[in-house]
Order: sequence, then structure tokens, then C-alpha cells
Amino acid sequence: MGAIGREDLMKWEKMQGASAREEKILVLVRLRPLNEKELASNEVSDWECINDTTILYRNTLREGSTFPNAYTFDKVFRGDCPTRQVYEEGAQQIALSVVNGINSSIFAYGQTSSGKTYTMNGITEFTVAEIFDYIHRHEERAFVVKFSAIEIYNEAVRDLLSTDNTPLRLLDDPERGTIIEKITEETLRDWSHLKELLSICEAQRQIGETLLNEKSSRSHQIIRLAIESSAREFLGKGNSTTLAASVNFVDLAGSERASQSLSAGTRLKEGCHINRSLLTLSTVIRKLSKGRHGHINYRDSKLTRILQPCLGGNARTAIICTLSPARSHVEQTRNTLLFACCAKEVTTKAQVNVVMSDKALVKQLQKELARLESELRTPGPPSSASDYVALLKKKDLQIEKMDKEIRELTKQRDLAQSRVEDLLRMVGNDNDSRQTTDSHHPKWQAGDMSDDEYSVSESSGIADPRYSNGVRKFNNPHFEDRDGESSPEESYTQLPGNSKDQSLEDTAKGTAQDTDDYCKEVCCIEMEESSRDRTVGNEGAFSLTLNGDTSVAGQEMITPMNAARDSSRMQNGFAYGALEQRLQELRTTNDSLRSSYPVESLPNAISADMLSSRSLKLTRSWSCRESLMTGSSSPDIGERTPTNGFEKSFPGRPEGFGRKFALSSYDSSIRLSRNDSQSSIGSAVDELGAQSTADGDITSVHTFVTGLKKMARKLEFDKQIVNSEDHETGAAGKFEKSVKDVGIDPMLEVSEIPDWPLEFERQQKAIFELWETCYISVVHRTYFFLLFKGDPTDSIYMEVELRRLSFLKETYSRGDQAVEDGQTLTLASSKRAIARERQMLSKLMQRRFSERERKRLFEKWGIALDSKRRRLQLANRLWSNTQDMNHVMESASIVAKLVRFVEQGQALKGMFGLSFASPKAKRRSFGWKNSTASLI
Ligand SMILES: Nc1ncnc2c1ncn2[C@@H]1O[C@H](COP(=O)(O)OP(=O)(O)OP(=O)(O)O)[C@@H](O)[C@H]1O
Repeated sequence: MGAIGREDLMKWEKMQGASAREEKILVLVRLRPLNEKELASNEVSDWECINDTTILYRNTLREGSTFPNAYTFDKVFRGDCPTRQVYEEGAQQIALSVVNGINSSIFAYGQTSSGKTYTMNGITEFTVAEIFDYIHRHEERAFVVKFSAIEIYNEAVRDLLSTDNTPLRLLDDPERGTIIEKITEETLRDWSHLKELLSICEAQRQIGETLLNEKSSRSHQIIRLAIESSAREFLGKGNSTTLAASVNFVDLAGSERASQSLSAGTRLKEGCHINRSLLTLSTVIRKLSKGRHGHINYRDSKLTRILQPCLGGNARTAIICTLSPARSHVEQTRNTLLFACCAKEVTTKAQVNVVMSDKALVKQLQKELARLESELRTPGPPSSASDYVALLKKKDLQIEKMDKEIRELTKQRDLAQSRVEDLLRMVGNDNDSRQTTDSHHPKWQAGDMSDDEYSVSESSGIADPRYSNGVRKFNNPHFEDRDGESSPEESYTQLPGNSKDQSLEDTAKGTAQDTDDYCKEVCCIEMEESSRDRTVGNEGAFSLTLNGDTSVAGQEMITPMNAARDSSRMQNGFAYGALEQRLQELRTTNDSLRSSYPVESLPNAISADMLSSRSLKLTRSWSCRESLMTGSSSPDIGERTPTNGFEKSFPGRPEGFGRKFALSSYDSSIRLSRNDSQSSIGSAVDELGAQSTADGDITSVHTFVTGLKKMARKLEFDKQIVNSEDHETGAAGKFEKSVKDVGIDPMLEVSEIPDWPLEFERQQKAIFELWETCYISVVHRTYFFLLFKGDPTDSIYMEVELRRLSFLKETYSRGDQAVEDGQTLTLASSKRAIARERQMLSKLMQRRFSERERKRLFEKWGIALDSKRRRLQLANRLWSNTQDMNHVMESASIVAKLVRFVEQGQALKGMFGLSFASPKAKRRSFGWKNSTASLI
């Protein structure tokens, strides 16, 4: 492996693209020789490896058995094969994947004394030696190696490297899956420094010590090596990519039946636990071998929870099934082989785990954008129409790729943001006095927190001290073991020493009741197994000895490298502000990239077909981007978009605009979904993470305006496309004319409207009527009414609104429904939504108006003061008579007060270039404009 840079990234991307490789679990079988005891009791060896892949049962005396006699696997090893051969011909390729950033696991499964530990000790040693050798040979890279060892015994997880014998709990981390409490940088053996020492010897000595630990036949042991590597040249510069993966060596407990070796009391309980884990494991393997259908019960045991990623997840996995050849063990041997047969069918999907710093990612994207931009600026000299088609195709692909990258970056940003939110929530737990106020304060929302703000909280000691050194610890109380020992709060405030009792509850300290339950469970399963799955073995419940977890391992480990990475993120104020800004920049560039399509330079020779196909492609790309931004895709309802009757009023609109516009996908950005009473436009962009007001259910002005802006941009974009089509199809002579000349800029466009104020009033009236017809949210109406008062720049928004409403009206009148994000919008649902909205507004009246104000309002609106539900009566009357401008103004002013339009508006002033806050003197003043918000 060379230095990790662009090539690695590309390789990685390729791998992700080809995506994570699916492969079957590698199943190896190892037959041990008869041991002394067996020889002494004249045992016969009934099994023989007849070639490299097949093992045969050769007891002719048992003819008539219903079981198969020959079993084939990836590799079988005879009794005289040394462990090195098992390693080199089987496990090695899987184990060493870890240095390429791929998680891997090697399991040993088999009955007691069949040779699991004997095999795993050797495999572990050989792997460690090779990994260290590899590290020594790659001076250009920096490695961090960590080592952990745990044991699962009686469903209790213990850290074998810690003197503290307290069982560890399993925690659910949304990002990392199941992690093991306290397996952190303190409890791991850091081997990073060993590179400079006699690393291999030292590492082997340390691992040897662990392996020498008395391992109970009834315990499962997992040794894990986590390795991170990055190019040395980038170290400390915060812009490198890092490969991070781990390899697990899993020595499972003996797989014999509980009834065979256990009787009562502690031993019985022990057996129950073993069987609980192993039976769950066998069930999981069996289900996985039949395909990934239905629920897989990973959570039923500690073992399977920890192993989940290795079983059908992101890991390469090998299982070594160890067998005793003795006749007396034939049933167990068969069970092991049947387990191995199931395991053969299980597939995993391993992928290279690359961790990229935000900085590196942003840089990478910027570079890519710059390259694409420069390519577009100098499109080269395509001479033929087909060249142009090819060029356009290429650009479309590039844009799609950029969309993907932006999506990835957005995902990362969101992830980081949710981490911050978790952190803040935790901090909130520690600061009771702040909890109720701060956690709800908008500033605590990471997305809105500036770098400075973050550092202030940090330096003021509010930040979680566990993060102060930039190191994550994964005992996040919010993802407590669902087995349910404690509430999140309890586990968080608990001192380490206190956790013992509670975590023992479902582990070693079980009561007699537990034991009975487990026994019942085991018995049931055994019976079920034996009746249902005869093929599994005549005793039913075959148990397994597999274990291991890859991504769990890699994921749970805290290493200096990822600690530094997190730290750098923290130092960057979690870099969210900056990241957000960069994302915005990228999007803007992306937008300009789209609009910088060399439409103007297209020769007349290009056919209309080609252009329209291009237009479709652009539309698709746009939609793709929209869905990226909104987190969902929109159905293309464009073809049904009706004209609104206002097209003709726009001088400068290209001929046929209405028709062609209708064919474009303008409306794919119009989100017809709505959340309860929110405005449909507003709800369209809620998913963007825009803040809603303190009143939760109300769409914020910010959200509303963002939605409008987006639609307006889309409208402009479509105009460009339509316009270019016009140029192409109808007006060859005018082709060289700039796209802008025909009305992209609303200012230009509107300046050509002879009497814009009159036109505005006409449109406004039409909008009022459509609002009423379509049961549009009154909050939406209010925002719109107050924001668009006739400024020339409002024309584009008026048009957007008219188109949207015309479409809705048409849809409703046909009895059709608009579907968006899984939500169906019908006339009836809109009616219900507006009713809910009115209810919500009526509730807000209590908060926003004093008793005196309310009284005044009731009187003004003719609501008897002794009547019931006066507030709802008032809310129901708002915006109920759109013919009456005074009524409209009064309604708008009341709603504005209820939704805090002014407060929100102030914050947005200037941000969107919408002149809603301070009317310009030169604008014509409409009668209603100055009288709005008498109550505001
Ligand atoms: N392939 C082999 N060649 C020679 N000896 C072996 C082989 N496999 C196992 N043995 C020996 O058999 C004995 C039992 O092996 P081992 O302890 O590895 O079994 P195990 O499956 O791990 O048992 P348990 O489930 O009890 O942990 C040991 O003394 C070991 O040295």
C-alpha cells in the first residue's frame, strides 16, 4: 500500500461504488489427531480428510445413517497439519485485510477439547507477527495499533486486560452499533510506540500473556487488534485520510450440549448461558444462511450483539471448525459440521473503512469543483452535434457526481451535528439548572452555533469534560444497553464502581429465577431445534464457537488518531459553521456550474431534440439536487402543471413560454407536502434543517422564504431552458442573444411590464382566491401577504405562487391527489390541515395577546364575550373573507403577531433581499400596506 492520497481515495470510492464486496464466509475445518486419553481408551478415528476440501465419515458400521458422509468446505486440514499451514492456507488472507482498512474476524467453533484454543493461539500469533512486519516495511505511513481482549462468560463481558473484574455493559451507539463499555483508550494496550521497539516480540509477549490466561471452556474470548494508518506526510496537518479497521480473533466456548456436561446449580446456569449465546448464534447463522429475510435476532445474546458486524456485516470472516475424530464424539462432530455448512452460506459485505477529515473532504470537493468549472469555461472545440451531446452527457455525469459528493458531505455534517447535539444533551444532564432552558435554546442547535459560540461554551466549562482532550468515550448514556439495567440518567451519573450491581443483573449475578428462565428457554429451543431441524443434528441444539466482531472492534476503539481527528473538529468549533458555509459555497458553485452550461455557445446545428434531451437531463440533475437538499425525491408533476393565465402579462416572456414551461419540471421543486398546518412551501424546506419558530408547529419565515427562493431559482432555471429551446427551435437568428435578455432577471422582466402595480394587484387578487379554494395555510398566506407588497422584485415570487396554486387547484378539481414524501395531499387533507392550524393559532392567542387585547379583538370581530371557544371562533374567522382587503389586513396582522413574524423577520432582514421589512420610498404604496400589523 502506498501513501494514502488521492489515489487511495479514488480506489476507496471505486470500492464504495463497486460497493462493498459481498463474499461468503470462509469456512475451514480442522481435524485434530486422537489425543492421549482417546488413544488410551482405544478410541477409533472415524473421520478422514480425503482431499483439500472434503472430509468423510468412514464408519461403515453406521450404514443406514440419515446423515451425509461427505462434507465439503473451502478447506479441510488433516490431523497432522501444523497451525501455520491452517494460517497460511486459510486465515491469513482474511486476517491481513485489516492493514488495507477492511475489518476481519477469525472464529474458532467446535466442541470442548477439539482444538479451538490450540488453533486460535497460533493464528493470532502469526497474524500479529505479520502485521508488525508489514508496519516495519511501510515507513511512509504512520500506524496506530491497539489491542484489546475480552471474555464473555455467563453472559457477562469482562476486560481481560483490566484488573477490574467488573462486568462491562454493552451500549448502543447510533454510529458504531454495539460497543463495549469501558473498552477505551485507557483499557486498551497501545502498541503504537512498539514500532520503534522490538515490536513483534513485545506484542507477541503481551498477547501471549493474555492467551495464557486460564480460559474456561465455557467462555468466549475475543482478542482484537485495531489498526489505523495514514500517510506520514500529512500527519498533524489535519487533512489526511485514514484507514481504520480491526481484526478479531474469537475463541468460542465449547459447543457441546448443556445436558451432556452439566447438571445443576452453577454449572447448569453456566450451561444455560453458554447455550443461550450459542443457540442464538446458531439461529442467527441459520437465518443468515437462508438469506437476509425477516428479523435476525442478534440482540438475543451478548455474543451475537457483539458479533453482529462480523455476521453478515462489514467484515471479512473466516470460521475454523475444529473436530475431534473420535468415534465417541461423532454427534458433536456432526453438529459442528452442520453448523459449518450453514456458515458457508452466509455472506458478508466488507468495505474499506476510510476516515477523511472534514478539511480534506472539503478540499477534495473544492478541487474537483474548480476542475469542473475550468473545464466548463473552456469547453474545447466540439465541432459536431454529437460532440456536444457527448459533452453534455459528460457534464451531466460530473454534476451528478458532485451532487453525490455534496450529499456525502452533508451527511457527515449532519452526523457531526447530531453528535454535538448528543453532547449538548449530555452537558444538559450535568447542568440541571441550565437543562431546561439551554437545551431548548436555539443556540444549542449545533447547526446554528458559530465557532466562537462553541468555544465560549467550551471555555466556560460547559462542554463535556470527557471531550476536553478531544477523545471520545463511548459510554453515551443515551444509548444504554437495551437490556435495560438502568435509565440513561442513572447510567450517566453513575460512578464506575457503582455500575457493578446493576450491570450484573442480566449477567453473572442472576437469580434462581433467571436460571430457571434460561433453562426453560434453552429447553424450548432445544426441543424446537430438534423437532424442526433434524438436519442440524440429532440432538437439535448444536452450539457454536464463533465470535468476533470487526467493526465493533474498530468502532469502539479510541485511538490517538481518531482522537486527534475529533479534537481537530472540536478545535474548529466542530467546524460546523465553517462546514456549513463551505457546503453552501459548494452548492452555489454547483448551481453556477449548472447555469454555466454553454447554452449561448451551442451552435444552431444542434437539433431541438438534443436540447430537449439536455433539458430533461438538467432537470433530472436539478431534481436530484433538490432531493438531496430536502432528503427526498419529488414526483415529477410537471407535465400536468397548468398555465395560470398570467403568462401573457409578462412582456419579454418567450413565445410559447406557457406551454414549454408547463413541460419543465418547475413544480418538482414545489413541495406539496405539509406538516399539519404548516404552509406547503414552508414545509417543503423544513427538512433542510431550517429552524422553526419556538412554537414548533409553525413554519418559520426563514423556512418559508428559503422555500420561495428555491422555487424562484427553479423557475428562473426552467426559463433558461425553455428560452434556449426557443432560441433553438424558432429563432435561429436570435440565437446569439444572451439568455438573460429574455427575462431571467425579475427586475428586468418587471421593468418591462407597463403597469406593474396594477398587474401586481390583479395577481394578488387571483392568489387570494386560489388560497381560499385550495385551503392554503393561513400562516403561509400571512407570510406571503406581508412579504410581497408590490416591489418589482416580487414578480417572480408572485408567479411562483400562482403556478403552484393553479396546479393545486387543477389537481384538486380533478379529484386527484398530490403525493409527496409519502404524504398525500387532497382537498380534504388540506381542509383538515387548515383546521388544525386554526386550532393551533387559537392556542397561541392565549400566549401572544393580553386579556385586554383578546377582549378588544373579540369585540372587533363580533364574537360574544360570553360565548364558548372564543379564541377558536376568532381563529376560524381569520382569512375567511379574501374579498375584503380590510379583513385580509386584519387577519394578516393577527396571524403575524401569533407567529412572531416581526421578530423572525428582523433576523432575516437583508438576508434574502426581500424588501418586506422596510418599504422603499420609491415603491408605490398600496392602501393596505401601511395598515398591516396594527397589533404587531
Ligand atoms: N491439531 C492439534 N494437534 C495436536 N494437538 C492438538 C490439536 N488440537 C488440539 N490439540 C490438543 O488438544 C487439547 C485440547 O485443545 P484445546 O484446548 O485447544 O481445545 P478447545 O477446543 O479449545 O477446548 P475448550 O473448548 O475446552 O477450550 C490441547 O492439549 C491441545 O494441545
